[in-house]
Amino acid sequence: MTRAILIIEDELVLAKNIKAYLERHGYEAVTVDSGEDGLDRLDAFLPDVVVLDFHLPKMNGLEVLAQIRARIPLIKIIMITGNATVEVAVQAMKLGAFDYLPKPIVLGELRLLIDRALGHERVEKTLNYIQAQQASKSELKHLLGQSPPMLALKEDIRRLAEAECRLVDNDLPTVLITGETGTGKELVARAVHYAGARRTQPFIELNCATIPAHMLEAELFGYERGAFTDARERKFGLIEAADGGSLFLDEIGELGLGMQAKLLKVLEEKKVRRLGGLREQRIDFRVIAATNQDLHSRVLQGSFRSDLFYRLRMVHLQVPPLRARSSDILLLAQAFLAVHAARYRKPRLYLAADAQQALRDWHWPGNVRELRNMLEQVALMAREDAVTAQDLLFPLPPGGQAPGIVPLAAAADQNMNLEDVERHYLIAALGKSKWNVTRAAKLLGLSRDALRYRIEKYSIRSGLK
Ligand SMILES: Nc1ncnc2c1ncn2[C@@H]1O[C@H](COP(=O)(O)OP(=O)(O)OP(=O)(O)O)[C@@H](O)[C@H]1O
Repeated sequence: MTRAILIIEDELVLAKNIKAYLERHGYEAVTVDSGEDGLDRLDAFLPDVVVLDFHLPKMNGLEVLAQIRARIPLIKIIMITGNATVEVAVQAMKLGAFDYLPKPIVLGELRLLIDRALGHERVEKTLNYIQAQQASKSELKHLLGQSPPMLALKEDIRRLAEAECRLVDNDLPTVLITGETGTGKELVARAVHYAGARRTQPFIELNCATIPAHMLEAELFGYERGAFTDARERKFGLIEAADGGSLFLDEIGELGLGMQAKLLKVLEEKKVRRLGGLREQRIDFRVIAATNQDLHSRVLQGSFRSDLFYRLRMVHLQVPPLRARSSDILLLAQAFLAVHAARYRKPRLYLAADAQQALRDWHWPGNVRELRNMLEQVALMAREDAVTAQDLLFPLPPGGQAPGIVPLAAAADQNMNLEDVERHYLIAALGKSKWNVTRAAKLLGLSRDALRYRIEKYSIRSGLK
């Protein structure tokens, strides 16, 4: 990401040297030799930092400083004070200069000051700390699961990371992660980033569903001061923030067609221009996107661009629903229980056999998130060390039916077949009746025998000793 520096200096050789030095170090620099010209260039060039000489023809440096600050209050200005007195330096600071540097200029020092003005030093230290914390929390090992589909998914992530590290250019493939809500797509996205070649670079996250459509563009691309009514100060966009790293676009299916076109363009050109800005910046970033929607159907319906879909889906990772990896349910439940038992200082909590069975029997429409939340609730409420089936509070659906019973329309949405629905209703009714067969049968409008027959048929054993 190139930062723009405006140099207002009437000693032409010095100005030229500063410009050449800064350009060598990756800045974009423009020189002017008077305060008036500097003020003229301000709006079009929109510098991040101004290097301003105190001794200028006509308008002196302090006047220029005051006028620049009046127009862009938060801009960082470094004064070159020459043989000016201490009073001048003090006045410059009072007028809001970021710092000052006496002549003769040591270019390395000037660069250090510019970096400091841009907040690089401080931000870098903070980022390194946050980055290290994030990286350790996002390792592949935190993606729990030993079921065949989870092992296959983890193997895919490992292979992708290896391939990225061997890549001869810097153009990492985009990754599309699909799966139902709560299956762990975000965790997978983090694992992809932190296992890969850019693990020391930023992982920037945007949930496309939580930002109103009209603000999404500003959030992604950033804006210059005055770009629209509320744009009082310049704001960097998230794409800029992801420079060198990954941009994770969660719920990408929520993007409208207009934003889809803009995203495709930026993915192809890898250049962004802030709203209201003139300068295009080359940004090196990779996109990881996630959705719980069927984007292919959306393409067929015409509500998702096919070119963007194929661009995003260079690597496709599918996270299976929890019911398709039932051998992971207990492993996850026990891990979540251990975490929350420690948090609530109830270290001896464990899952009794009937609770284990009930957890295995449930179809987990909310996937891992639902399981995690349930185990937290259990740890919070538990009075005994043994957590039994009765302690598991399956959710109350809208409409107030028996706990855990999904309305039929919702069951159809979840692609449950008739047997799944029947099994699901049986388990929910047994849960509500605290596994009392007579009451459960009554709830379901069945005879006890009919219920017993079905319990056998679906091998629902727990809680019915
Ligand atoms: N395999 C897993 N191992 C450990 N924790 C998991 C696993 N999968 C999901 N989780 C946890 O479950 C919760 C939900 O996961 P996550 O937010 O990644 O799901 P998601 O698919 O992105 O959901 P949504 O579609 O609603 O955004 C998180 O707390 C996450 O840490």
